[in-house]
Amino acid sequence: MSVRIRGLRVELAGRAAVSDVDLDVPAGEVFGLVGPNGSGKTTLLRALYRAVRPVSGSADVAGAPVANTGRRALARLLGATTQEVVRAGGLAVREVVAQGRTAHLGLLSRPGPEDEDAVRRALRATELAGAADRDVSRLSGGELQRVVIARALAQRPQVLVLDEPTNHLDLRHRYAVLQLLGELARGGTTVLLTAHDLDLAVRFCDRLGVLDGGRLVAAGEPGEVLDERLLAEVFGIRARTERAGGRWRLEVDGPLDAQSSDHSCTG
Ligand SMILES: Nc1ncnc2c1ncn2[C@@H]1O[C@H](COP(=O)(O)OP(=O)(O)OP(=O)(O)O)[C@@H](O)[C@H]1O
Repeated sequence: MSVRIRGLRVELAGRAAVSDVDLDVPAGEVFGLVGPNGSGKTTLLRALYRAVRPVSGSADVAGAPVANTGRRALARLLGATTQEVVRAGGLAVREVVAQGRTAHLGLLSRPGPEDEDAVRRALRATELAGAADRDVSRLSGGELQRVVIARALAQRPQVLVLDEPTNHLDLRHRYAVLQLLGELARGGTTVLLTAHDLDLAVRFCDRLGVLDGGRLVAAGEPGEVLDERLLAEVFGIRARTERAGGRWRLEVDGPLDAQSSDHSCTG
């Protein structure tokens, strides 16, 4: 298994943000974590790249136990994009993307042809080649989001972890990024992402996991997992998935009204 999580529990400020999560994601899959605000999606991803320490349970990435793997070694296996905005003043797009190669360089060694090729391809894949010399502090939210994705691509990790990778992107770039992630997965990369846009998640993810109150309450093929009952109970919407043209899509009627739903703000 490329990502293997067992009994994971993470507490933040004394409260469980993630509880008893078991999850397996094989190589070559796009796996989407979905769930309402505050359900633990970001926290689960953060545990994978050691930004939070679980109180119990374990996570392995590409066969390496996260808890016992140094940051640098982990960065050679796992690339992550986060919701935290990187606007390091004065850095050019190309320099930020090149940071993705840091874990592959020896302590005193300079970037070689392979590093330059990885950066060039990442810039091209995210349609940033023409913006390579721009100052990142002057980019729009969507352009910056593509820079962060490009940096993770340049890392060429076995596992890509992306927190809301498309939330700032216009429709064309949303589809372009999700298509790109699908192609990377077909090439053997494991892609684990979070998404609020359920329609895009059911279209582009091979499997989905639903978090609710920190627990993984369902996992499997989009059409199997997101049935009408779960969509109502967890997301508070009247909706269903349909299969059309070989892909799942989501048909939403609207929100359940307050009386007929237990759904409440947990964020
Ligand atoms: N730094 C923090 N300190 C204390 N509690 C936190 C902190 N960050 C998150 N939490 C809490 O942990 C729980 C899970 O939060 P998390 O950000 O993982 O959810 P999420 O599913 O990613 O939410 P969203 O969809 O809103 O991004 C929430 O109850 C949240 O309020």
